[in-house]
Amino acid sequence: MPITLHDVHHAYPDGTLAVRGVDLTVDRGERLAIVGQNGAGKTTTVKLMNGLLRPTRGTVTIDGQPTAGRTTARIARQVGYVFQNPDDQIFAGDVRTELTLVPRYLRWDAAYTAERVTRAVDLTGIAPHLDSNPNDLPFPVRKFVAIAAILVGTCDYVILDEPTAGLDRPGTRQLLALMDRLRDEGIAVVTITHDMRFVADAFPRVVAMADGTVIADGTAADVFADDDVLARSQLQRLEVAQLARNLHLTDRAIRIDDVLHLIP
Ligand SMILES: Nc1ncnc2c1ncn2[C@@H]1O[C@H](COP(=O)(O)OP(=O)(O)OP(=O)(O)O)[C@@H](O)[C@H]1O
Repeated sequence: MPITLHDVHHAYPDGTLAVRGVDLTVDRGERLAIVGQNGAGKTTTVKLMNGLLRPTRGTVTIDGQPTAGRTTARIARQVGYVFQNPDDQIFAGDVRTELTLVPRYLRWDAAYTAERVTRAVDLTGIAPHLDSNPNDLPFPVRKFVAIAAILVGTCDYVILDEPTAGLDRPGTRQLLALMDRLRDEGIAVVTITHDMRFVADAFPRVVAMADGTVIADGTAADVFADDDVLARSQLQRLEVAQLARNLHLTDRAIRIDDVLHLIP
C-alpha cells in the first residue's frame, strides 16, 4: 500500500500557495528523489506526506487511510521525517537516551526497545557514540544519530531532507549502504535534495517540481535528459551527461558506466 497525494494543495497561513495540484504515489520499498529549485514546494510536499502539514485542498492517504483527522504523532509512526539539520531534531543529552525517546513515548517493553535500538545503531554505525553527548559529536555523526532515532520507530516510509549535506565521502557511502538495507526491508525512502550526483547514484525515480507543481516524474535518466525540465527546475546537467552529449555519445547518461561502453 502506498502514500498517495491526490490533487493536493497547500496554502500557508499568509496565503502563499506553496503546492498546487500535486498528484503523487510512493510505493512501499521505493526510492524517490524530489528535486527542484529553492521554493519549488519540495519541503511542503514531504511535510504533507507525514502530517506535519495538511492539505488545504485534496487528499493525502497513507496505506489507504486519509491523514485528515489523524494526529501528526500517529502519522509519524508510519512516515518518519529526518530533518536536514540534526540539531533541530536531537533533544537528549546523550545518544542512548535520544534513541529511546520513541520507545518510551510508545511504552515499548525493554526487550522490544533493545531490539529496535540495536537494529537502528547497526544500520547507522553509531555504536561507538552511544554514551556521547550529541553536541560533542561531529556533524556527520549527529546526522546518523538523527537518522537512527527515526529508524528505531517502525515506519514504512522514511523522508530524508538533504541527507548528504555536510556528509563526507565515507558518510555518503554509509548512507547508501543504509538505504540498501532499508530497501531490503521494504521501507521506502523519499529524499529532497540538491545533490544531483546522489540522486543519479541512488534514486531510480525522480520527481521534478517547479512553482508548487510536479513537472516531471520518471526515471533519473529520463528526467535528467529533458532540457525543458532542467531549465524549468533550474537544475544543472550532470557532468557526465554533459560530457556524453558533447562527445555525441548519448543524451541519457547519468553514470560514468553509461558512457564507457559507448566509447569506441
Ligand atoms: N511557513 C511558511 N509560510 C509562508 N510561506 C512559506 C512557508 N514555508 C515555505 N513557504 C513558501 O512556500 C513556497 C515553497 O517552499 P518550500 O520550502 O516547500 O520549497 P522547497 O522546494 O522545499 O525549497 P528549498 O529547496 O529552499 O527547501 C516558497 O515560496 C516558500 O517561500
